[in-house]
Amino acid sequence: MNKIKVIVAGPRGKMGSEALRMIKKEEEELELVACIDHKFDGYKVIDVEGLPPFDALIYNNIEECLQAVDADVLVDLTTPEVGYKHTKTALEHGVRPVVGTTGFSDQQLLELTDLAESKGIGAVIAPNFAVGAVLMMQFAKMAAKYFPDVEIIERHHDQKLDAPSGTAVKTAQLIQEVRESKQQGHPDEKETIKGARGADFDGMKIHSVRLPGLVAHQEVVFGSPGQNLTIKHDSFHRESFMSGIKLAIDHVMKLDLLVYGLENIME
Ligand SMILES: NC(=O)C1=CN([C@@H]2O[C@H](COP(=O)(O)OP(=O)(O)OC[C@H]3O[C@@H](n4cnc5c(N)ncnc54)[C@H](OP(=O)(O)O)[C@@H]3O)[C@@H](O)[C@H]2O)C=CC1
Ligand SMILES: O=C(O)C1=N[C@H](C(=O)O)C[C@H](O)C1
Repeated sequence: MNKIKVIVAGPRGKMGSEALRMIKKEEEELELVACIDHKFDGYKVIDVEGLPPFDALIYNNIEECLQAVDADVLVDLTTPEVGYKHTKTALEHGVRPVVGTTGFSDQQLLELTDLAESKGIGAVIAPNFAVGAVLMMQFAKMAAKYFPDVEIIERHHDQKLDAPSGTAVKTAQLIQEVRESKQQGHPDEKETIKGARGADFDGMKIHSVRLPGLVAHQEVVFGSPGQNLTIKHDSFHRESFMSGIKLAIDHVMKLDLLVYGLENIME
């Protein structure tokens, strides 16, 4: 069986380094052919402290990397701006993106969807690769049919760049599919401190907590007279995202369009 040739962008990051460890474990099926970083140009991965022993080279320039290396898949785990550029460039070069990076705008997602379709190249973008988080989102969508009053509380480590989290936005979008648009809370409520009621998504409130010690956690709280329902998911370790990334790498090889959300490829 031919191995799937993978590039990882963001190899020194919390997620990127975990992805390298996953690829090491899956070496019978996956081959790391290069990494893209904005430091350590020309180094071998093995020569960067803390990274697993791969001989693959690190490139600072994605164009140069894609020209030099024969790759099937680009796994991007960087920052919103960089991740968007990488995904677009990979599609333009016929390399299939698997993107965990969050914070893309709706417009950017649309552009990437169109680009993948016009090139006939598979891509997977998933705001959360943890199977438990995907189930939490699906359960929240089911519950919203019966409990239209809902608030989302997401909690993350304090190094996170985007707020609300990609998972919280995706949860709100899924709920929006089944919930009549409505404004929640008292119609005359006023914030005496700006932001006290959280971000507003179609009347749903999203609250973003950032604290040291956290990894990735979300509660979806539904309220109705006399009862509350809380659906909660916790990622305590970034290993929780790796089986989803592996599934996406395998699956993207069979796709010829962009899929948004792991739920669309889970069996
Ligand atoms: N979909 C999912 O399941 C998950 C998604 N995420 C998302 O993944 C992304 C990464 O998260 P996380 O690993 O925690 O973040 P980190 O900050 O730990 O990692 C990001 C890495 O990207 C590097 N980087 C910055 N600019 C570039 C560039 N131009 N080229 C290549 N690499 C670059 C950073 O380097 P430096 O530090 O030197 O700037 C850093 O090593 C975020 O968007 C996060 O929201 C996170 C967890 C799960
Ligand atoms: O930055 C993180 O850590 C995470 N980001 C993703 C998001 O924005 O939803 C997924 C997970 O919550 C961890």
